[in-house]
Amino acid sequence: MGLEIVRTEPNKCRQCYSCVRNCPVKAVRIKDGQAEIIQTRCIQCGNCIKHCSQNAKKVISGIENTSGFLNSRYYTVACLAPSFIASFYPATPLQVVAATKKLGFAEVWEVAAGAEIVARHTQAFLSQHKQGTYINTACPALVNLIERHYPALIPYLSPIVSPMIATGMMIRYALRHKNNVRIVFIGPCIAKKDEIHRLEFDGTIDDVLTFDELKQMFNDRNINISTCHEEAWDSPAVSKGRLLPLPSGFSKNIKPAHGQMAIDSKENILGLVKNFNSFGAYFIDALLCHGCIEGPKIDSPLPVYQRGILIDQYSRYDMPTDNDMTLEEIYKKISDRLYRNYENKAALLPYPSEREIQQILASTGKCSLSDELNCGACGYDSCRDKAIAVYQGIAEIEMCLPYLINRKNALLSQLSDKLNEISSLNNELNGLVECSYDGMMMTDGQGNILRTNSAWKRIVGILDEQLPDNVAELENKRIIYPSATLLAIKEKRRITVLQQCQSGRQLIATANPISDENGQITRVVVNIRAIDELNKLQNKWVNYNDNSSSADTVKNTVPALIGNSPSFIKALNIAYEVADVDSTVLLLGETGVGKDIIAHFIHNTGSRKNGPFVKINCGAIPETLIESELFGYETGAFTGAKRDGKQGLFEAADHGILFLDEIAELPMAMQVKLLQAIQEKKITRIGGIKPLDVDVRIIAATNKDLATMVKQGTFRADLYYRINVVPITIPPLRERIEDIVPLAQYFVKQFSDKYNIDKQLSIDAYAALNEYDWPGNVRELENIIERLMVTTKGDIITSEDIWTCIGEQPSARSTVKVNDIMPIKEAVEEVERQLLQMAHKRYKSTYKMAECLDIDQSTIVRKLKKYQN
Ligand SMILES: Nc1ncnc2c1ncn2[C@@H]1O[C@H](COP(=O)(O)OP(=O)(O)OP(=O)(O)O)[C@@H](O)[C@H]1O
Repeated sequence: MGLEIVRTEPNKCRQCYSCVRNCPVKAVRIKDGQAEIIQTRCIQCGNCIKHCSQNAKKVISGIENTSGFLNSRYYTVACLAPSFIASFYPATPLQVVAATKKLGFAEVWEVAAGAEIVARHTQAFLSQHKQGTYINTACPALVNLIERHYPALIPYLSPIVSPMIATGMMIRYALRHKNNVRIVFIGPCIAKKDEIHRLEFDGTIDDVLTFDELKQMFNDRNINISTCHEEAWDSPAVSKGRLLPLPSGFSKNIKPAHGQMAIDSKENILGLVKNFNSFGAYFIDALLCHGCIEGPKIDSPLPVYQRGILIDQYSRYDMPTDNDMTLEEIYKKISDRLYRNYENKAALLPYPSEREIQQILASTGKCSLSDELNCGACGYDSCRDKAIAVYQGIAEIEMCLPYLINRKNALLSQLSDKLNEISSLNNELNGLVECSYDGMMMTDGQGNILRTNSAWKRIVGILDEQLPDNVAELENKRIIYPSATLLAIKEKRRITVLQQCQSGRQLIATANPISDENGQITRVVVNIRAIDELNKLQNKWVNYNDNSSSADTVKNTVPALIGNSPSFIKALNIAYEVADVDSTVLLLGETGVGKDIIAHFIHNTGSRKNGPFVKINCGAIPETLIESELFGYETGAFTGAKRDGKQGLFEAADHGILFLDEIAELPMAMQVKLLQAIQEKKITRIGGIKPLDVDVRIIAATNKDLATMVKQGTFRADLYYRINVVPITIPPLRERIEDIVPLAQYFVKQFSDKYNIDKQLSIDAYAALNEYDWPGNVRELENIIERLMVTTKGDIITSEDIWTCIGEQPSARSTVKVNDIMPIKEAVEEVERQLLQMAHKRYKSTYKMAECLDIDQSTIVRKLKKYQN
C-alpha cells in the first residue's frame, strides 16, 4: 500500500459524493455516509481534493520535514517544477529563486534540467526500440493508474525515470563531494509525495512540497517575493525542458522515428487505458491532468491557457545560472541509472454475478432498464456501476437520490395520512372529553396540569385564568381538597376520594395513574362529579319506578336505583336489554347487592310492566306449604284448606313476572314441579285435575353457587339450565366502591325524609364508608345509615360514629399496623391468626375463607386447627 497521501477529515463529509463522481478509479468508499479514501486503489490524482467543497480532503504536508532540513546542518537543495511560473506569477522566476533561498535552501535547481536529461535518454531508448508502442509520462498518478488498475499496460510504459528523479540524480552527482545533501522537490502534484518513496528511488529526493506549501513557508517567514532581488539558478542552463508541464510539452524535446501522439486529461487517459491496443511504433506522451499546469496544487488564479502561455514564454528565455556544468556532461555520468521498473499493484475488488447486480438494483426500486435513470447523483456513471460498488462494499444503497426522493415522498404521504388520522382522532377525543358531563383533568407524573375539560371548570367553579399550574396549588389554596391526583401519585394506584370544593360543593373524584414501561407515572387522569348533580341525575334516572304500572302487593315499595360504577351499570344494561323479552333471568350475587331491586327494574321497564310482579322467597316458606303457595289448591284439597280453594302465585303472576328469590333453597321435589310448570306453561292446583294455562315470565335469584350445587347433586341440573338463560351477576359493593358515596347520600336523604331529621355525613365519614368492606353489601350500608341517622347525637355523622356502628377499627382492613419490634415469625403468625379470625367471623365456610384469603381450603382447615390450640 502506498503512503496515505490523501485522507478524509472525519465528519466533515456532507454526502455530496463529488469525490466519488470525480475519482477516475472509484477509490472512495462511502461508509455510514462518510467518504474515506481506499489507499490501495487511490492513484493520488488529486481530483477529490479539487472537487471537495467542504475542504474535507487533506494532503500530507512536507513543511515540517523540510523545515527540519533547513533548520539543521543539511545542505538543502530545492528543485522547482517548471509550472512554478504559473503559480507564482506575477513574481519573476528569479525572484522565486531568491525567495526560496531566503528560506535557507542552499541551492535552487530547475526540474526542467531533469526533463531535458529524460528526453535525451528517451530518445536514445526509442532509437534502440524502434517497433514498440511506448507510453511516456512524467506523471506518477498515471503510473499509479496503470500499476493499480490496468497492469496489462505495464510493458508499454517507457522504462525511464521521471524528470523529478532525474533532477535528483543530477543534483546528487553535481554535489557528490558534499555531505548531508537533502533535496526537496517543489511542484503542483501530490502523487510526487508518494513517488519519492519507491524503493528504487530511495535517497534520491528527500521530500516534496506543493506550491501552496512553499507559499505557506514564505508567509510564515514573512518573505515577500515581490520585494526579493532576483538570484540566479544553481542548475545548468536549460530551455525546452521547461515545456514539460504543457500537454505534449515533453514531446517537443524529442524527435523519435516513431509516430507521436500526446494525450492528456482524465477522460482521454481513461479512454486510452480502457481500450488500449498496441498501435505499432508509436510514442504516446501522456499526462493525467491537462498538463501539470492544471495539477491539483498548482495554486494559480490564472486560466489554464494563460498559465500555458507564461510557460511557453519562459522556455524561450536564457536565464542566468551559477552552474557551468553542461547537461551533456551530467547525462553521460548518470545515463546508466535512468532506467526504472514498474510493478503490478492491482488490488482487485470482488465482482458480482448478474443476478446479484439485479438484486441490488431491485432493492432501490430499479426493476427494469427504464428504472435505471443513470443520473449520476450517487457519483457513479450508471446505476449498474453503483450496484457493483454496493456489492464491493464501497457504496451504500442510500446513495441513490431518486430512490431517496421516492422513499421520502412515500414516507411523507404516510406521515401526512398519519397526521390526518391523529388530528381527526384528536378532534374526536377533544369532542369526547368536552362533551363529557364528568369533569376531567389530566396531569403529568408531577401533578402539573396538562388539560381540563369545560365540565371540570364548571363543577369546580374556576375560570381558565385562575387555573394554577400544579394540583398542589389547587390543594394548598383549598380550591379542591384533598387532591386525588397527589394521592394517586403517592400511592401509585387508582384512588377514589371525596373532595371538598372552595365553592362548598362536595365532589367525588377518581384519579387513575398511567405508568410507562419502567413503572414511572407519566400521566394522571382525574374524573370528578359533583354529588349534588349526581343526585339530581339519579332522581331523573330512577323515574322508571313510577307506581302506576305495578299491580301487586309490593308496588309501593320499589326503591330508586343508585349506582355509577361501570360494573353496576353493565349489569343494569343487560337487565334493560332483556326487559322486553320473555327469557328467564337468573340474578346472581351476594346477599344485599340489589338482586331484588333489579328484578323490579326488569319488570318496570319491560313489556310486562302492566302485569303483576309476584315475589316468593323460596327459603322463607316451609317446605310443606310451598307447593300450595306456588300452584294453589282446589276446594277441600287438604285439612285446613279454604272452602273456595286458593289461587297459587303462578296464577297470580299470569301475564306478569314471578320472581323466585333464594331459588337455591327450593326443595328437590318442588324443583321437578317448577321445571314442569316452566316448560309446559301449565299448572295444576293441588287437588285439581284440569291443568291451567299460565303466561308467566320467571326471574330467579340466588346468592349461592348453583353450578357447584348441581355438581354436588343438591340442585337439579335440568332446572339449572332452564333458568340460567340470561345470568346477570351483580358485583358486591366492595368491588364497586364508586357506588358507596352516592348510595350513602341517597340513604341519608331517604331517612332524613322518613324520620324528619336533618343530618349530614362529614367528609371523613364518607372516607370511612369507602374504607369498609361491606360484607352485607347495600343492605348493610342502608341499615348502618339508618342506625346512624337515628342514634347519633349531633347534626354531623363522623367517621368515628361509622366505625363504632360497624364495630371495626379504621384501616383495619387496608393496612397492617405494627406497634413494636418483634420477631418476624411471631408477627407473621399474629397477622395470620387475626386474618383467619376475621375471615371465619365473616364467612363461616372454609371454602369462602380460602377464596378470600387466596389459599387452599385444606390450608385453612390446617391453620384453623393450629390457632385453636
Ligand atoms: N342500587 C341500589 N340503589 C338503591 N338501593 C339499593 C340498591 N341496591 C340495593 N339497594 C337496597 O339495598 C337493599 C337490599 O337490596 P336487595 O334486596 O335488592 O338485595 P338482594 O341482592 O336481593 O338481597 P338478598 O340476596 O338478601 O335477597 C334494599 O333495601 C334495596 O332497596
